[in-house]
Amino acid sequence: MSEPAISLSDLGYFYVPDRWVLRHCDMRVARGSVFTLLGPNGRGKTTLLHLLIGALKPCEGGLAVNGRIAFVPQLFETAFDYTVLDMALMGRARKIGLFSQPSRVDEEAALAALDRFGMADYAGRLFGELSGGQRQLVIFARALVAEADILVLDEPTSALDLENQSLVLERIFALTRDHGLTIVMTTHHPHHALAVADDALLMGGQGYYLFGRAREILTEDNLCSLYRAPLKRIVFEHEGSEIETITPILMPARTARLHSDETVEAD
Ligand SMILES: Nc1ncnc2c1ncn2[C@@H]1O[C@H](COP(=O)(O)OP(=O)(O)OP(=O)(O)O)[C@@H](O)[C@H]1O
Repeated sequence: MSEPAISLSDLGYFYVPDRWVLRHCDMRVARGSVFTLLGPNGRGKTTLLHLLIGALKPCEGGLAVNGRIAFVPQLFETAFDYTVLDMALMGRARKIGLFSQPSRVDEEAALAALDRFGMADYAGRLFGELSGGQRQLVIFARALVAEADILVLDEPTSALDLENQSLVLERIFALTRDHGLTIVMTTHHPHHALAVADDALLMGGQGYYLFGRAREILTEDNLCSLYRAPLKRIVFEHEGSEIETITPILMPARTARLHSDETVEAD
């Protein structure tokens, strides 16, 4: 088996001594694969991403990263009035050098990356004037321009509408298929993980981790006990293909009341 892009062995981390956020965590991310981290709030997903990108150092255990990482955070703010093209060009900083101007090749690479995320028409606009979702797409383009081997994405679809969620998932899949990139992403949407991930890590807290092939571990039983909420894995027909997905069953009090009202009227 070839060397993995990332491997963790018995990794542990705390912010406050002895209050472990991660402990005895083992996993491997294969090169050219999509890997997702799932779990309820506060289980250490973002902490693990920060360890992968080197912003935090493990308190115990081993962490090996083989390749250059680009990180796409959840929300991106900048204090300066950069244009969308400037933001994408920042991905070339390593190639351009501190005191040089971007070349035509750099600009073409930045525009091509913006185009891949449907943002080329916004190249001359100010980044700060875009919506949260549009900014997310530009930051994706910037990571692509950086020519990293591994993209680490913190909830890449959280600010996006349904069409752009689909666009970004499609791009994520294409980046591995066409460019051999390795993708590590967190998500609160098990159906996004099932749609694109090869492997997954379920993080339940208090040392509970389940690592494996996404299709094998994203089961109704595992997800219901992870989120303490009902979910259903379903297969449906779409344009002649069978699609498998996962849907949460949300039953807030209002929905329950509507049901009981209907029952009363029927009587
Ligand atoms: N800088 C910090 N100092 C102290 N504790 C922190 C710090 N950052 C995070 N934590 C704690 O570490 C735990 C894990 O946080 P983390 O943000 O990694 O979780 P998460 O799984 O990404 O959550 P979410 O799904 O809500 O984004 C939480 O209990 C959080 O309060």
